[in-house]
Amino acid sequence: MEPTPTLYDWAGGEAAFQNLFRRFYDKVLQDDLLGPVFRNMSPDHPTHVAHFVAEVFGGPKRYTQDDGGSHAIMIAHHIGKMLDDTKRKRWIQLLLDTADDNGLPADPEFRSALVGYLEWGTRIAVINSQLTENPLNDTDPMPKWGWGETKGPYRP
Ligand code: HEM
Repeated sequence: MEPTPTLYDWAGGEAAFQNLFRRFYDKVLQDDLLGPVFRNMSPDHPTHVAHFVAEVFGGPKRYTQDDGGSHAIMIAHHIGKMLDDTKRKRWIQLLLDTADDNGLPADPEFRSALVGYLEWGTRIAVINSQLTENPLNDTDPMPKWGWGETKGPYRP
């Protein structure tokens, strides 16, 4: 049997992640609800998020090695941003629309893994956005996401 590819490879590798997040943040900036939230983001923002998610999905370690990032640094960007569920849902909706626009694999397994990650990651972002201090240390590992289900409930 052929080895199971990583989500990163199945999605189409580096170009797929870059194109996804570039187009996604174009939509975000045009969006009535999310546009104001991302008004001051840096021009590198889409590249950094693409590197982060690609690394989580089993791709090269560009976020931690090329961008000088860590899970704690990514979390730090959300602290105090006071995000809410309405914004979170819009963020997911725009990302899934962009996945369709860009022709990302549409098989149920890939989309299930993608939606699972987005539900998880965006909920963590909203939780952390209510905090004033970062709960993570620089030594905390990056998350890893694969084809399977989560391994248990959220216990901070
Ligand atoms: C899986 C979910 C998410 C991931 C992987 C993610 C990832 C990231 C990363 C890597 C950064 C730092 C970008 C940089 O270095 O420039 C960032 C910043 C940020 N994220 Fe997220 N994020 C997620 C969900 C969300 C959601 C749901 C929202 C809002 C609805 C959000 C709002 C922001 C904001 C406001 C910033 C800071 C922008 C600025 O610098 O002005 N994030 N995110």
